[in-house]
Amino acid sequence: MSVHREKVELSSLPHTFDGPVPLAIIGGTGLYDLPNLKPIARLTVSTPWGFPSAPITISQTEKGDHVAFLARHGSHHDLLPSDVPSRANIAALKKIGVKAIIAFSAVGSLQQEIKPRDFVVPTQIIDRTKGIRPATFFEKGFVAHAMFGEPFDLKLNKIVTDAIPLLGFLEGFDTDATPVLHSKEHTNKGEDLTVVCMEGPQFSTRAESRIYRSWGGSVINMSVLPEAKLAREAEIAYQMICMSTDYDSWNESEEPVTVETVVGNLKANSANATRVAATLVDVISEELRTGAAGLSKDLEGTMKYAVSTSPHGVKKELLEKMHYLFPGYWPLN
Ligand SMILES: CSC[C@H]1O[C@H](OP(=O)(O)O)[C@H](O)[C@@H]1O
Ligand SMILES: Nc1ncnc2[nH]cnc12
Repeated sequence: MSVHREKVELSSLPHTFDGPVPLAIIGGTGLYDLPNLKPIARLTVSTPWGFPSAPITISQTEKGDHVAFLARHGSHHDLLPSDVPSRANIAALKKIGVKAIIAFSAVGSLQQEIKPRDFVVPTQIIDRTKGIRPATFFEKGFVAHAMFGEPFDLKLNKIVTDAIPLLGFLEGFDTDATPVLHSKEHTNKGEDLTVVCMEGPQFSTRAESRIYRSWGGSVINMSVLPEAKLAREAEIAYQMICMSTDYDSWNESEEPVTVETVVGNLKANSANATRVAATLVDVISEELRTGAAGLSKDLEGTMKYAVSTSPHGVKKELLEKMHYLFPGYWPLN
């Protein structure tokens, strides 16, 4: 793990960076930077889908790997979940060469055994957004359909769930003081862990929260969609890491969720979140450098064959827009 103690003035960093940046961390509520890493550039990336939530910080690890960091709700958390420019975020990360994304999220727990401050690595998603978020890079005139039966990347999921327990503080035993790591493989007997994504910004009613439990929901947030869908379209391996901050509103023995509870638990556990992020940066950077696990290789080229529209019938401007993400996939007319 790289330890970077000097405070660097981000605005003084170079605005360009030429090397490859294969890994990105998207920070959610409570995670607005990677304090253990040395920032070396801060990029403002313009995409055909607008500007990302914030400038992208490029940092360098002790081993010389590069990692991008993007604050989902903006550096000062000024974007509502429905207003996060997910297409610009994912497109910008793709443009700088990102092959794998680890996305952090503060979530409500829908299950008694997932207590506040526990970590959850989900394997499934239920979409309860309201169709108001642009959720695809494709559009009228250029139709494509990505696979989404496994919404997270299975190789990345395994790397993450194998690496976090090595930290030694998420040990899988349950006391009030010890956060637990919940994963399909290690603690959930091979059963999926499901994140429900709601529109918000208001939290759920008790009746809604109970319905999500009856559907098998494990945790709930307002952020995993369309981020995960767009990462899949962009052929980037994506895994979310959830940090439980509250019991949502189903649990009548607890106070219904408030932002105060969420932020309180996040602050209390920010050291753990930072350690998890730092460890994953080291482990995943190594995987990407050596190619040992073939991360993102399964996704490469998948969208080339997912298109229904004949490229010959597509308008030049539209093809050029698509070439931002997929250079060379389809001939420019
Ligand atoms: C501040 S509580 C609700 C807020 O927290 C989560 O954000 P993120 O996933 O970015 O950590 C949730 O999705 C909501 O946007
Ligand atoms: N209970 C909850 N519902 C939706 N998003 C959340 N983020 C944190 N807690 C949440």
